[in-house]
Amino acid sequence: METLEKNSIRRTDNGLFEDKYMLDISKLTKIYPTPKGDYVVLDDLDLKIKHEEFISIIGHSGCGKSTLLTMIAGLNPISRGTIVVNNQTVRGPGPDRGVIFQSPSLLPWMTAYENVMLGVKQVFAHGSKKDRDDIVKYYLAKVGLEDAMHKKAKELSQGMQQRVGIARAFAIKPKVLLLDEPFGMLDSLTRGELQDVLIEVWNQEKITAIMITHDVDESIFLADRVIMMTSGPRAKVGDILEIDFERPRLRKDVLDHPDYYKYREHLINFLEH
Ligand SMILES: Nc1ncnc2c1ncn2[C@@H]1O[C@H](COP(=O)(O)OP(=O)(O)OP(=O)(O)O)[C@@H](O)[C@H]1O
Repeated sequence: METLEKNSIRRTDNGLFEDKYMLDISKLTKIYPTPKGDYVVLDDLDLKIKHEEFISIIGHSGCGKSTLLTMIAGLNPISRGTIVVNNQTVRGPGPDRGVIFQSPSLLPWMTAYENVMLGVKQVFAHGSKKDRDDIVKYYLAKVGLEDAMHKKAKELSQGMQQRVGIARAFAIKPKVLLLDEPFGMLDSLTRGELQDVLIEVWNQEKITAIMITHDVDESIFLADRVIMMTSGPRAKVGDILEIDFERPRLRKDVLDHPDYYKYREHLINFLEH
């Protein structure tokens, strides 16, 4: 064991050793062919993400944040480089990665329960009906939809629909949760409520989460590290800010913390230059 690089391993609950990194992105490049020629969005981007880390990604509009996230999700082909999730090279989508987009795209004629069950049935096809029912109800209750789970998705507010989206993503028990501006379309009050819901469920599940946001305060409140991407073309990781607040975090404590404005200034400075 001494021959292994310091910090590259960790001891798991069952005593085994495994790679410390849940996600290892190496020399990742994305080229979109366009009528005017190749457009290099990301160029040799390197990023390592630890088990159970919550990562926020910020950067100017169009720098390639969604491109990066969809490549991790396996929904967007990689031009060059590699993405390794939990020691497996990404070659397409899989149940080890759950995605929450800005709009949860639920099936409108189905209930909240049925929408979550769709994913659970696929992933736990061999489990018992009772187990699947328990999982769906557990996560819908966690996001505060215990009383609304049998309402049709089209009858739910945007905030409630996104709660279903969060329940659906956690219910398939992914290793990595990918969130692309999940609260971007919500009013600020609902946004705050859903940040609390997300962080509460995440605190219990402790899965690795990577979330794109345009909101500096959201990125600080939620993340262990904020990844700042340079502006494109040829975007890379420009800077990384460690957010050293204890967990679980309460919004009030975070806002009152003497380091809060230091972090905020760092991020705003990056975005302004
Ligand atoms: N399929 C595509 N073909 C060509 N260009 C694309 C394609 N998808 C995205 N782009 C371009 O790649 C760049 C990065 O897009 P992307 O959506 O990843 O950025 P983003 O940082 O997520 O933006 P935003 O913050 O506005 O959501 C943009 O210039 C975009 O126009």
